[in-house]
Amino acid sequence: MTSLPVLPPTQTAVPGDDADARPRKVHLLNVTDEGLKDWLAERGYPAFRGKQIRRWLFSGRAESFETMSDLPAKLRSELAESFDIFQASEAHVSTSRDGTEKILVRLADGGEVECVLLRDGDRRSICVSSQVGCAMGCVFCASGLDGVDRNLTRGEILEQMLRLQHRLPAEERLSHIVMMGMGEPLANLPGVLAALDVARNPDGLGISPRRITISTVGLPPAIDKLAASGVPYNLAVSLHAPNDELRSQLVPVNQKIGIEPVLAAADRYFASSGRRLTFEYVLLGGVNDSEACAHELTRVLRGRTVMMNVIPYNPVEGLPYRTPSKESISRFRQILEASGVNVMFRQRKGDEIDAACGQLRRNRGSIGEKSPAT
Ligand SMILES: C[S@@+](CC[C@H](N)C(=O)[O-])C[C@H]1O[C@@H](n2cnc3c(N)ncnc32)[C@H](O)[C@@H]1O
Ligand code: SF4
Repeated sequence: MTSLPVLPPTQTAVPGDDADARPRKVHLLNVTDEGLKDWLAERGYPAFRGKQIRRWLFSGRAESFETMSDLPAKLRSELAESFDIFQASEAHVSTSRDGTEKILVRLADGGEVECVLLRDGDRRSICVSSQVGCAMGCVFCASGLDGVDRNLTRGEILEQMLRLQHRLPAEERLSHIVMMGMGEPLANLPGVLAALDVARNPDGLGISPRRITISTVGLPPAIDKLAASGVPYNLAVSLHAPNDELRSQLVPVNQKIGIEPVLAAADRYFASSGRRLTFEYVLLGGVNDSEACAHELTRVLRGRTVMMNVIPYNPVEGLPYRTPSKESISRFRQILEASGVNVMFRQRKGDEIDAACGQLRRNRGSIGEKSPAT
């Protein structure tokens, strides 16, 4: 087959992996529009066939080339010989009483990631992973407990989005995307931006960047690169502490960066994108939920136009952290609100389905089988 511009490299070899078991076809969701156009041209097909194929993938929710009924039969069989639409499988699906659905996706090389569909009024939001594992090692988070294996490709990120879209009835559309699943999106900026380009394209999922949020632990050079992309995505910075001493304990990568450079990069992002910033603060009982922390946080936020998203901790089996009491959550909230900070206390959705990010993989996936924490 001719070489195709594939973004970025597809499957990586896994030691001990059976090479014959890995897919030999190209993941179509990794192929750029140009790549598909060239492939079609080499076989004598006009460029508009590429548009038709894209429409089938993103609006038509096609899972096989066979169903692409307005394509010539010969093209359908040539496509099926060269490409896979999906290369992963669904290792586990959980549905909670509030309609939240969480999928444990097993990738072609055996790696596992999680993605979630949340129903809230008219909103159909999805939370998507960017890496297998995470290198940042936040002490309370299940996703980073075993480090990072690799970045996801553009196609693997898009496949999560499409798998979640396919769970909606035909008359419903995805409305919001949050890059808040497993992994640090800004450590995989090329893969994430390539996938989001397709997600916001009217010929893709057609979701406005104003409805797309990238959540980051706070990597200043990558925040600047994101700003330089010129697309006004919402940025959410995971703060979790009002000072370096505590943040460095909870978010080890802070030891090398420090809060001030993170805040300065967030301010630059706000200045260049015009998008309101969100700071996330996971409230850990007895750790960062004191009145002193709340007062110090109000001083850090003074003069900044931000939304403070406070998330009561979702306990992770094997980790020594707990959800704060109702009293301490409401005290924390009162202090922030009294100082004029915009605060949102995120409702926990899908609590009974391993809701903490990375938990489904530990409890139901292959990593759980080798993990002492489960
Ligand atoms: C899983 S991270 C992924 C995005 C990015 N790596 C980050 O840290 O912002 C998304 C958010 O979930 C939060 N989080 C992780 N584990 C959690 C838990 N057990 N309970 C509540 N929030 C959690 C993180 O602190 C972060 O704000
Ligand atoms: S909170 Fe985010 S950055 Fe920290 S370990 Fe989890 S996924 Fe990684």
